[in-house]
Amino acid sequence: MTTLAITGGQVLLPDITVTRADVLIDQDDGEILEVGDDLAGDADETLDASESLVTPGFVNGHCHVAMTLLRGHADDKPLDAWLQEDIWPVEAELTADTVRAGTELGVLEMIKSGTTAFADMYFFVPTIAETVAEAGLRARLGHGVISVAKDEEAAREDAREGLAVAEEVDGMGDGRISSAFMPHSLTTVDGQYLEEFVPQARDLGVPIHYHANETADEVAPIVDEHGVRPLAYAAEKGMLEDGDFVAHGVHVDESEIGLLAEAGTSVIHCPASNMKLASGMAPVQRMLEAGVTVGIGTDGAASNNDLSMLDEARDAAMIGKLAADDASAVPAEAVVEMMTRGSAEAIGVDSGRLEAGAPADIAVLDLESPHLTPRNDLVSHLAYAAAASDVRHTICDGQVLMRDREVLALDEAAVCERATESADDLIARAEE
Ligand SMILES: CSC[C@H]1O[C@@H](n2cnc3c(O)ncnc32)[C@H](O)[C@@H]1O
Ligand SMILES: [Zn+2]
Repeated sequence: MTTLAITGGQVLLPDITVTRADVLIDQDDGEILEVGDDLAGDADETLDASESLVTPGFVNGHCHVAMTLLRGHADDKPLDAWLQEDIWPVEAELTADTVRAGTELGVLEMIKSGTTAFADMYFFVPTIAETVAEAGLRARLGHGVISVAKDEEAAREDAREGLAVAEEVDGMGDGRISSAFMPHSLTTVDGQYLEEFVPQARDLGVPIHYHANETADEVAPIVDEHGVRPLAYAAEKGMLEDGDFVAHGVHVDESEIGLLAEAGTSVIHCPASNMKLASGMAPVQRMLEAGVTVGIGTDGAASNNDLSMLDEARDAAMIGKLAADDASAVPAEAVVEMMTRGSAEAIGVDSGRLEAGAPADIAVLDLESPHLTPRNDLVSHLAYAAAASDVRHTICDGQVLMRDREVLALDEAAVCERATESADDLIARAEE
């Protein structure tokens, strides 16, 4: 057995309290052996965590990782106009190579900001899976299925690809990669395809993930056409089951919150994207009170515009209070729970907690800086004050992905250069 000890740190425990402890890891099976005192002597290798906070790696519950290429390409528009006028025309020009370049950039950014697992919906998913596997992260991946503006054969082919990809990538990266069937949303995939393909996804045993109740404009046509709220419609289509997870959940009413809680379907809250596209304020405190599992996601870098879960945590706390008109709503402890264990449970990955037997997915944050001084409350600092640049080590599945701010599996300069070239080329082709 090869062991790694993270020594001398303040450790965030599963009950969201912090204690002084070491963490001993079995690197062969990627699990935490022990959280306790004086474990350095037993280890083959050590990582220094003095003056640092040792937390579960952050879990980004909803992303489109290769959209890093479109960061800053189109800002300051609402969802529909943004997608139709700016994003979809560029995405029509994507190739496997451009998606690889964007994914490399995205996973680099995630490792540097302490994220160890994420859920992703996009195109060219086998390429994304290869890149994630090489980088060493954990992910649940799926092909985003869309039927609008396609003829029947093309729409069915896209849904078939969604199923085939879910089968193909499941288990890649030594089991760190899992999959889901991912219809883009309830308005961009016609009901007939949901009826045909969701049962096939159930046969494969994969969860369903989709954008839901993101904007008011998306709710109204479903109510008009089907006479029920979107999540009641999703339930009719078999898309609201235990293990399924929806992105956004902004415009959900009390009846829909009840449906989510009853079904065991989780919500991934994307506060930055919801603010930037002016989609609205999700009733996060209400969902938590009703027993809905809520995780946090960045959405793509074109609507955020970064992939830092620490930024997202602060946004979640701030907008959660505004939405509830209550400063005590969505407190620091709830945010920290959502960005770790909540997201992990929502997307169905075994991660998000530091205890013996748990996967060794860990972020270590440097506390020695003015914006984290004094150290009155480290849970508060994690939710409100810490930044991506504070992350000094990132470990996933027991392997060190970043040591003292140096990412080991990726050449940072080369990744940034390839991404810049790919983005320039992609946008130029779209403008031809
Ligand atoms: C079909 S792959 C995923 C698809 O989703 C688009 N997308 C990015 N952000 C959002 C969002 O906030 N709501 C809906 N769709 C979004 C992305 O550009 C891809 O086309
Ligand atoms: Zn999204």
